[in-house]
Amino acid sequence: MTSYKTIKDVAVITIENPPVNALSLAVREGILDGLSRASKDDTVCAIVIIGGGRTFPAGADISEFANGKAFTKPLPQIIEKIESTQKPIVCAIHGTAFGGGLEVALGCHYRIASTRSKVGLPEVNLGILPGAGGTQRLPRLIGVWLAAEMICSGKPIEAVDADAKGILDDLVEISSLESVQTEYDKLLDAAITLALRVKNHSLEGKRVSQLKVEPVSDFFYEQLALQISKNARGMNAPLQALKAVKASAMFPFKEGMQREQQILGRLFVSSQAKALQHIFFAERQTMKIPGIDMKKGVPIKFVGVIGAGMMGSGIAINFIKKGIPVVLIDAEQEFLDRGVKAIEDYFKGRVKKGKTTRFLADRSLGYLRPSLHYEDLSNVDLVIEAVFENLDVKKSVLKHLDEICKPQTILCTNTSTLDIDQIASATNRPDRVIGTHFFSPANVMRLMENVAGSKTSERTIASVMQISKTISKIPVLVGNCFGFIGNRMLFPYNNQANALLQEGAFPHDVDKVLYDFGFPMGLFQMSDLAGNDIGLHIRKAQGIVDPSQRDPNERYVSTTADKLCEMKRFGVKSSKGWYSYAKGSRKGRPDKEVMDLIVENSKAEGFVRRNISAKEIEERCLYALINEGFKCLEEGMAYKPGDIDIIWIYGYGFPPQKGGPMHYADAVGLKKIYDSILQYGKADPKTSAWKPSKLLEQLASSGKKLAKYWTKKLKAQSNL
Ligand SMILES: CCCCCCCCCCCCC[C@H](O)CC(=O)SCCNC(=O)CCNC(=O)[C@H](O)C(C)(C)COP(=O)(O)OP(=O)(O)OC[C@H]1O[C@@H](n2cnc3c(N)ncnc32)[C@H](O)[C@@H]1OP(=O)(O)O
Ligand SMILES: NC(=O)c1ccc[n+]([C@@H]2O[C@H](COP(=O)([O-])OP(=O)(O)OC[C@H]3O[C@@H](n4cnc5c(N)ncnc54)[C@H](O)[C@@H]3O)[C@@H](O)[C@H]2O)c1
Repeated sequence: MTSYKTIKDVAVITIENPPVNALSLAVREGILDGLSRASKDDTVCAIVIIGGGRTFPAGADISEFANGKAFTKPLPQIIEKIESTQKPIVCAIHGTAFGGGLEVALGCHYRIASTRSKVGLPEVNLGILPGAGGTQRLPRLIGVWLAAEMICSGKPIEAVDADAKGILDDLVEISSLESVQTEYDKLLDAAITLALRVKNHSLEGKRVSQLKVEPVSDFFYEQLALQISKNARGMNAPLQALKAVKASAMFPFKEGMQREQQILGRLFVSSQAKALQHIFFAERQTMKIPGIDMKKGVPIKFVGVIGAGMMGSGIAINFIKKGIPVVLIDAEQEFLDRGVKAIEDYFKGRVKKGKTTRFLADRSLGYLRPSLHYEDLSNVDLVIEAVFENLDVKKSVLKHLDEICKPQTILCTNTSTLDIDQIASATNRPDRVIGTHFFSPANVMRLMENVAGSKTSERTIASVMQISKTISKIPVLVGNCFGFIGNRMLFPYNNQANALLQEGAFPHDVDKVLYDFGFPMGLFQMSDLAGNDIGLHIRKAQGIVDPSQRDPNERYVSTTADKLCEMKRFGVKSSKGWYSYAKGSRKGRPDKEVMDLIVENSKAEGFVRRNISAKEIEERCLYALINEGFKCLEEGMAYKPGDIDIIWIYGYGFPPQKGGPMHYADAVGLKKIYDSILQYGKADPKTSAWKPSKLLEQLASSGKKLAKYWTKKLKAQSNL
């Protein structure tokens, strides 16, 4: 986990724990051992600590938080040992010196870094704080203002910025073209040169814990706390981290450390920390799918996109930004031009905001080739259709592509509701057909539901999962069912919200509860933003808008939603929907016309309106959502509970500090949820969404947790 060598009388401790050199117990032991050897060896005049491979440690080993290993030879003690060593220690940073990695660096006497590297303290994203002295040393080194900003936001910064802030002593210039090995060699060389230069210098002023902190006024803390409450609404860790930073300015180092550790202890066991750490791993687990070998994927170097509308143009941006050439096709010149303009405007906007340079924007645009001719797709490796949501149109597009594209080309559909198998049946290569469900705006939203049809091959799945990663998406493989996972779960959730209106609630009552739960907005606000006509379109396709075609045994909850569309209350785009909006504003106000309509419909549909508690609103919306999630798992449409959590966090704004619907279900208790579902179902027998999932029933009665049960199940499957 670490290696030790001497170069020109400088001891070099190299941390070797790929892929990110996390500071696991064996690494901590290795550092201690290296320090001890170097201290005892009289020929050694100074020490360098460096990360092997691609990076300086990216932090403590997060997997040690749950198993308790983090408490053996804890990192704060190791850093204390580093700092108190009598020989100068130079830390050499490349890659990502994050969390505990940066804290190790702060314990060293000198810090140099490659210009390509980044440093940061992202612990708040895991529901904790920099707990190895970061909250006490960083303010001492760069002042409370800058340190609090870095610690409370969790955002990493570039080495050049870190140098300007005073975190680093020197930078080692490395160009973007140089290999990681060259970067490492140059960095080590520079670190040894520095170590030899300072070998006889006094360490006075070089131990950061001994530096003084300039106090700042309470006004500063108040302002930052306000900002945090707005930007990280519902998150505990950033405000707690601010308290620890404040302690650095109020107390001597030792006492400040005690405060930091006390706060860390409380955060460590919090439900938010568990939820956020679950999300960290779940996000990385989406690529691990039983039975799919990701190495079987084929490289995708040339892409086609059909349909230059809202989705097609956004999809194309993802690829050209990464230097992957795209042929963008539309049926009409006018629509093609509109799509190209949208893409150009996107890059212009980025240049204007300083997010990219004109040169890089032009380079990306150079990868775009607009065309009206399908023949230009003959050589692409993968093509994504984003034409109108109509089965016949999509089938004819796929049939045409099957005839034109080379036999190996993967054909993807961006449908949000149609059956992948039916679309694939139009081709002679159903094994190479797959759904790639991008979320809108496709160039912004990171989630992708990749939908495997019954004949989609392992190679197709692996190729599409990999290219999704290449374009910086978070891909989740899902099964082929109506609405896939995200929208399928949205139906019962939305259904309960509308049912609550029939029984006595108003849109702002439901939305407030969901907002307070942690969603960025409630369901009715979301519907107004997306356009209420979308829901109507789906209900029409399901044949449930016409009362004579409905199943009399299924409760219909959307009368008001249907009428809103008749009244042209489509939402924000028409300045009125469930709420009314001032021109150009997205902030809705409750509208008397809508409230009167809701009351009128309740009466007409035979409901006696009543006061509905926030608890009931929350439970009914969320438990209906969770029940559907369990059904997706038991039917094999979702492969892991964590996949569902990722879909709901990245696609629908489920609060990450609650870990996603399935993690939240375990936290609430499956028996409680199951019993409530039975109760709500008894009161509302005509809502099929209240039929409890068999899997939920089984786990609730056996007292098991979903996460544990599923991990065991997957392990058993992989051992078969
Ligand atoms: C006397 C006092 C007594 C008191 C006792 C106190 C005891 C407790 C002490 C605790 C001290 C806390 C110390 C510290 O403040 C806490 C931390 O450092 S928390 C960690 C902070 N770091 C991060 O959050 C960084 C996380 N990682 C990343 O952001 C990214 O991985 C990356 C580094 C930017 C690299 O990105 P990619 O190249 O895309 O690679 P992946 O993300 O896919 O990761 C690859 C692989 O590595 C695994 N991994 C990444 N980081 C960690 C980690 N920190 N720990 C464990 N594992 C990690 C990741 O899961 C992937 O695994 P795979 O999926 O391939 O299995
Ligand atoms: N809009 C969303 O929020 C969203 C989200 C996810 C998925 N989707 C899906 O993405 C697809 C596209 O949606 P959109 O909102 O971009 O639609 P859109 O109407 O904005 O764009 C469709 C484009 O396809 C073009 N087109 C139609 N038939 C064509 C053909 N045969 N050949 C070439 N071009 C053709 C049209 O001219 C138009 O420019 C739909 O399947 C939709 O369900 C949409």
